[in-house]
Amino acid sequence: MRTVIRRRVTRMISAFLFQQPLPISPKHQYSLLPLTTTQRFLTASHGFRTLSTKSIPNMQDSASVSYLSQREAAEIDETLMGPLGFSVDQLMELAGLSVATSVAEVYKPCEYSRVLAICGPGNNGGDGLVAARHLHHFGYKPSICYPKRTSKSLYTGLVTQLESLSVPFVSVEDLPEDLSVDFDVIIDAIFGFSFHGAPRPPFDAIIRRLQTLQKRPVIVSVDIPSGWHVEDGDHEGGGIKPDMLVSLTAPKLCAKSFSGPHHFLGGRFVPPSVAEKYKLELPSYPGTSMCVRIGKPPKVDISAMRVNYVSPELLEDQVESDPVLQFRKWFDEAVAAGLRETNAMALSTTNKDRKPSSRMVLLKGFDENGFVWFTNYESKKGSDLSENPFAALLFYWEDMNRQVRIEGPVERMSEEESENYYHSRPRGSQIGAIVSKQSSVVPGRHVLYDEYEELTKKYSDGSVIPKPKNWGGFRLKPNLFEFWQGQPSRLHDRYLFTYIAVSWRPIRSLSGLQYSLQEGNPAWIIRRLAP
Ligand SMILES: NC(=O)C1=CN([C@@H]2O[C@H](COP(=O)(O)OP(=O)(O)OC[C@H]3O[C@@H](n4cnc5c(N)ncnc54)[C@H](OP(=O)(O)O)[C@@H]3O)[C@@H](O)[C@H]2O)[C@H](O)CC1
Ligand SMILES: Cc1cc2nc3c(=O)[nH]c(=O)nc-3n(C[C@H](O)[C@H](O)[C@H](O)COP(=O)(O)O)c2cc1C
Ligand SMILES: Cc1ncc(COP(=O)(O)O)c(C=O)c1O
Ligand SMILES: [K+]
Repeated sequence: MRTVIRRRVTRMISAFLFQQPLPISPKHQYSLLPLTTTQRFLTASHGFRTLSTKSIPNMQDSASVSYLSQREAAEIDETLMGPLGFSVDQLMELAGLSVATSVAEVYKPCEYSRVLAICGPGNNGGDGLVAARHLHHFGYKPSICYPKRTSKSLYTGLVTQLESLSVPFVSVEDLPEDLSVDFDVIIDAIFGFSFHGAPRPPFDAIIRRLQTLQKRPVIVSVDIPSGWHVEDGDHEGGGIKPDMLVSLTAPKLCAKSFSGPHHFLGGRFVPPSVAEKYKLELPSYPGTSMCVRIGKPPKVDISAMRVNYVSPELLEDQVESDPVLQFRKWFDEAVAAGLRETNAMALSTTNKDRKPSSRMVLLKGFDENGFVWFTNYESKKGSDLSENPFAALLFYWEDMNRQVRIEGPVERMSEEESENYYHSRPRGSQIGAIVSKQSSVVPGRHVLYDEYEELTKKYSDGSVIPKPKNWGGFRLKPNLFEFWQGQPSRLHDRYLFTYIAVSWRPIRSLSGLQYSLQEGNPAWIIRRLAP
């Protein structure tokens, strides 16, 4: 009986590890039925547990977003601009900014700089004018096609603002026949939620041209894909097929049939009273963002994902002869550029069986004596380093197209150094280090949390929180550095620094004086590597 149970448990473990459906015998089916493959969690003492995807922030399930009818959209507009005290100028500014930030999230100006905003006669057209102004300030090159202008001061003001930025206005007649030659992005701000009937000239012809566009330029529709029925969508078929839809306030019913890759929501101004009255279920906007992605995440062709690195060359005479100085230079530049967690680095270790493993840690200092980080000595990395005290560090400063590799032997820091650093940390992190038996299996978050609460109470009087014996620093003493600066066509600049006991000895040959490497005092040797 015990062998049978053990075999079954082994099969469950391997099914979990390889994410395959569990082999279930009909007799035991009942005990596993409520669980799906992705919900299976094996924990130390509780067996299988479920994980709710609801707990993952910013994963917006399109089913949980509300859709508005045409009447509701117009009513909300009136409420906002009536009893709720907004002006149309304000809402249009926020709507246009949402459109511009949504565009900037997906279509980067280095690849999609040439934008044509086609603006209709109503507020949707106004959103397009505002979006174009913001895109100009974000580094894009917008042009405007605005054939039916209104004389209201709001619109004439928007036009003046664009003219003052030298944003060109193009008439319908002057638009190139093939829009893809001159533009990377088309902003469809022709009709919004007040559209009715069939498009009238000159917009009918423009919409027809948008229907026949090939892959480029991409079309970004503001609130409603122009020409679509506000509620029934592209009900006759053959309407425009935008790549991005930016719904404002809440998606309109037509958005249900939007099948493009990028659906965003903008218009971060809905007060609770409106949300309650219309029972609006809306995703929360992340941080300070003016837009949030809704619907399914886009499908991507991973094999086509690539960046062509463009950076200033790094020539031999620009590299410091001391790699620690070179590292300091790049580190300081990365900090000055405002990169997030410049000190985050991948640490790779191997165990006694020479099996490697990597994880991120935070660099907490460096000088000619080495590079330091802190951790739990009984963690996986801690045990790897006791079995093999050599490691590799890796920094990747993406925004600067820079990578640095550092390798060498590793030693533990002194108790005193570890004590000093431990007590400099926030008290919560000190308690966290006591609670976490790092890399061991925990039955659930509550176990960590309960102990954390208990210790927080215990030390609430501000008394010293003792450092666990097994927590402290490691120091890697580099014997190798490599500095990598990304360049176009994969022809990167790479400099390898190796610390070796050599000296250059002059030798005479037929071609004159040359030098050869001989054994001598250790020094840093620098060589350029092929990319
Ligand atoms: N609360 C919000 O979410 C906000 C959204 N904003 C944006 O405003 C639009 C709605 O704006 P609105 O001015 O009400 O309407 P439209 O932009 O859709 O355009 C109305 C004009 O279009 C003409 N029209 C209508 N149908 C046709 C047609 N078949 N052919 C040609 N022209 C047409 C219409 O003329 P009519 O004579 O027919 O009345 C109007 O001139 C919303 O979608 C958002 O994009 C606000 O910016 C901020 C608040
Ligand atoms: C950006 C970042 C920084 C981290 N910094 C540290 C750190 O300084 N020390 C640490 O012990 N773990 C740090 N971690 C967690 C580790 O990546 C890892 O999960 C943990 O140390 C356990 O690794 P191990 O089981 O391989 O020992 C960090 C994680 C991230 C993503
Ligand atoms: C488990 C763990 N330990 C230590 C650290 C480093 O934290 P600190 O900067 O407080 O030393 C981190 C940072 O992410 C961490 O995740
Ligand atoms: K539109």
